[in-house]
Amino acid sequence: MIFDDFSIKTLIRPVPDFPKPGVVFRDITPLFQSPRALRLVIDSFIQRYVEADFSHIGAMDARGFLIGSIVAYELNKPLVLFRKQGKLPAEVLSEGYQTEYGEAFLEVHADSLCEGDSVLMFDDLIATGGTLLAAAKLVRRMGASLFEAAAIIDLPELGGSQRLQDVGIPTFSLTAFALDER
Ligand SMILES: O=P(O)(O)OC[C@H]1O[C@H](OP(=O)(O)OP(=O)(O)O)[C@H](O)[C@@H]1O
Ligand SMILES: Nc1ncnc2[nH]cnc12
Repeated sequence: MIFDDFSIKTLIRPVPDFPKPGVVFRDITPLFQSPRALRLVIDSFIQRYVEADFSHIGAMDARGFLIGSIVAYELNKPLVLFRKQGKLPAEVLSEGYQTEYGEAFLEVHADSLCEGDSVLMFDDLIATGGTLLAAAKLVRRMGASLFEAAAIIDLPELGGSQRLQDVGIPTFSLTAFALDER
């Protein structure tokens, strides 16, 4: 199946000044309300990773869960959840991070990965890269490695995908927006 960048983009709604003035929020809810578009997104990721050599999928709280869990199911891979602070019940590792519009802590269960594991990470969007970089630090603290960081959307002007590549993590996105793109 050929990924149709134009029609996917029309299903990502720009919401100016959310959650704070100056931010154009890229809302993926219309995309998820289109079964055809969701299938196109998931099939594009499946096509890219079906033959790839990684052991685990990592998914970012909360919108990364929407993609990571479906891909993990389809590719029959174990799924590791990276959650916002205070949500995971057992022993956790924690990393602080900043995003385009806030700061937070990301946590993962301390026993979820081992040395030798290789993680394909999913989120809906890469902005500053803060979230995925925090997840990458957690992965590396458990002795595992990063296979790639994948997202539906990249905002390259915010530098996140470059920051990830600078620390040795390949990135992949299905589409990209300029900050002022409508
Ligand atoms: O590259 P970054 O600057 O880290 O920004 C990207 C992150 O920001 C958003 O999550 P948000 O923190 O808004 O949480 P949500 O998924 O729970 O809405 C988005 O879903 C990514 O996880
Ligand atoms: N502009 C944006 N739209 C949606 N999610 C985001 N996460 C960080 N920046 C974002």
